Amino acid sequence: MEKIRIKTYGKINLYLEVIKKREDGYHDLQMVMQSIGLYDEVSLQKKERDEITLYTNSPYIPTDEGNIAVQAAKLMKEEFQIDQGVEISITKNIPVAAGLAGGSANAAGVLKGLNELWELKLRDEKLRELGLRLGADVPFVLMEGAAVAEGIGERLTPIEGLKNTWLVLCKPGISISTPEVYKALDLEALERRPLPPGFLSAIEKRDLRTLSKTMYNALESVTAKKHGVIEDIKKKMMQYNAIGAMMTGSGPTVFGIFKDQDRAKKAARNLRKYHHQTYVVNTYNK
Ligand SMILES: C[C@@](CO)(OP(=O)(O)O)[C@H](O)COP(=O)(O)OP(=O)(O)OC[C@H]1O[C@@H](n2ccc(N)nc2=O)[C@H](O)[C@@H]1O
Ligand SMILES: Nc1ncnc2c1ncn2[C@@H]1O[C@H](COP(=O)(O)OP(=O)(O)O)[C@@H](O)[C@H]1O
Repeated sequence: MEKIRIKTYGKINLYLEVIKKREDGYHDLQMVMQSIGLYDEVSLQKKERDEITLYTNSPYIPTDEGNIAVQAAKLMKEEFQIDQGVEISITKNIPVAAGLAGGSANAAGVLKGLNELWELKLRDEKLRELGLRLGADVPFVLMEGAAVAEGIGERLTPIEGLKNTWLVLCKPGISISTPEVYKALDLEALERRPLPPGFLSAIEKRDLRTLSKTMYNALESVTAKKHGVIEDIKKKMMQYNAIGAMMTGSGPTVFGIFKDQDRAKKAARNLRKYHHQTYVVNTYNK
């Protein structure tokens, strides 16, 4: 095979609790992650010259080694002593630095794609281990679907996902740095919110009301406190008939959960007047 095309799906966090800060500076977490139907397209093509090149339609991501997709290809080349080159091309649809794991998903796509292109026959477990070296969210986006994630995000327990649910994603035009958010987190001041007992069954049963009432993201205590626009978007989502709304990951994207596609579309039309990066998407399950 000479060329491979892969869809790389973003995620939202339906629940995110920070358990503790570790010696290495990372944080132990407990999260419930859900893939969403918003994806980038990654294509990989064998190259005569032994080099990694990257093209993208997005002006917002690097094309050199700063790009996590290039880092993923470099890791595969080094780990398995491959002396071939690859051309990576990324059509970006997932907003950048949004809390939707777009970069991590691209890296996951490169790991999966090169496993095929170079016929390495690596097992999922090995790919996840390589993925973790690139970023804490990479193991989940490699897996796709829905999972409880623990450790720094690498200990994954697949769960029954949230089926066929319409979401509105709204990203305000502010930039958030994930490391800065974790650094600014005041663990002492954080109210502890253990995973509610009925949370996973609410997801499984698609009980959107219970889910909306009990979802939680500890990182809102940093990002939403600093940027009033997050609460403002959450409020607007509710005014426009969302069942619930919350920030995903370190932000700044807010997702709203809607009863059906029509309501979601209507809310998105209204939100777009204020924030052009507004999308209607469905949950994605394998
Ligand atoms: C907050 C979350 C929630 O899913 O998502 P995003 O907002 O990035 O989408 C993740 O924890 C982000 O994961 P990811 O973006 O892959 O993190 P990495 O690149 O590995 O780490 C970036 C930085 O975040 C901090 N970090 C990350 C993960 C973690 N469990 N504890 C941390 O303290 C570290 O300071 C690290 O240097
Ligand atoms: N392929 C990529 N796609 C998106 N962002 C990338 C990529 N490679 C590197 N980055 C950088 O990684 C940072 C985080 O991007 P992203 O994964 O989109 O956000 P998040 O971690 O909030 O979900 C951005 O500052 C961006 O410049």
